[in-house]
Amino acid sequence: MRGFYIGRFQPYHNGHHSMVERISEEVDELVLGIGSADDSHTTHDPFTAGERIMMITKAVAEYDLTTYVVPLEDINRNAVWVSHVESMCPDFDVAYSNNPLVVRLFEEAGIEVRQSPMFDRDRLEGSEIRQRMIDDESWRDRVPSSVVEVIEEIHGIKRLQHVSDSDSLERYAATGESVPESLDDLDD
Ligand SMILES: Nc1ncnc2c1ncn2[C@@H]1O[C@H](COP(=O)(O)OP(=O)(O)OP(=O)(O)O)[C@@H](O)[C@H]1O
Ligand SMILES: NC(=O)c1ccc[n+]([C@@H]2O[C@H](COP(=O)(O)O)[C@@H](O)[C@H]2O)c1
Repeated sequence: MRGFYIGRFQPYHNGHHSMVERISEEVDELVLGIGSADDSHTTHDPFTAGERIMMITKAVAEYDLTTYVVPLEDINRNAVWVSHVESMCPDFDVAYSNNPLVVRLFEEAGIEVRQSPMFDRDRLEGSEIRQRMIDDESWRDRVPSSVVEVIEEIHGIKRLQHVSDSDSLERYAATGESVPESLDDLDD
């Protein structure tokens, strides 16, 4: 049996990893879809598809599971999104997601969807982990060690802090408020 699990994985964290471990008890093979593959270099989506492929491929190597990592660009039409996914991926029997839109789209297409409990959600949430990276607070214990290595190799924290500062500058420019000194010397 082959499963499909989609996420943005910005970054791939221990909640995703626990979900994959749980899925590995139910399927022999797993397609991991990297959603919003075309997005990167923003506060919401800092890492490229290639960087996320590295994070996931290295992390799931510890499980006894055949995996296929497939980057999936967003398309501007929910009604045909499942067909888009199917056109890019190996066939699968069951989809895993806790995202209500994803669940609805797969169910409407007649594909079985399984949801899982959220693991330690207070700590294991992408947006919380990205904010901790921006604020120089501890985040390494919330992702697999192989993901720490990839983020360090690509200088991911510096990038995220830079794009976050740029977003803040744009917000100040839009409101006309004066820019705090901490953002004044932002490198281009
Ligand atoms: N701690 C968790 N435990 C179980 N499933 C999770 C956990 N965090 C996310 N998921 C699920 O994994 C899938 C992919 O999630 P996603 O990549 O959006 O992570 P996220 O932590 O929700 O990130 P963000 O805050 O950036 O939206 C979704 O179905 C999501 O509900
Ligand atoms: N129309 C579309 O392109 C469409 C529809 C539903 C989900 N998606 C993508 O699937 C992924 C779902 O992952 P998350 O559960 O992490 O949000 C996201 O990247 C989302 O953009 C895309």
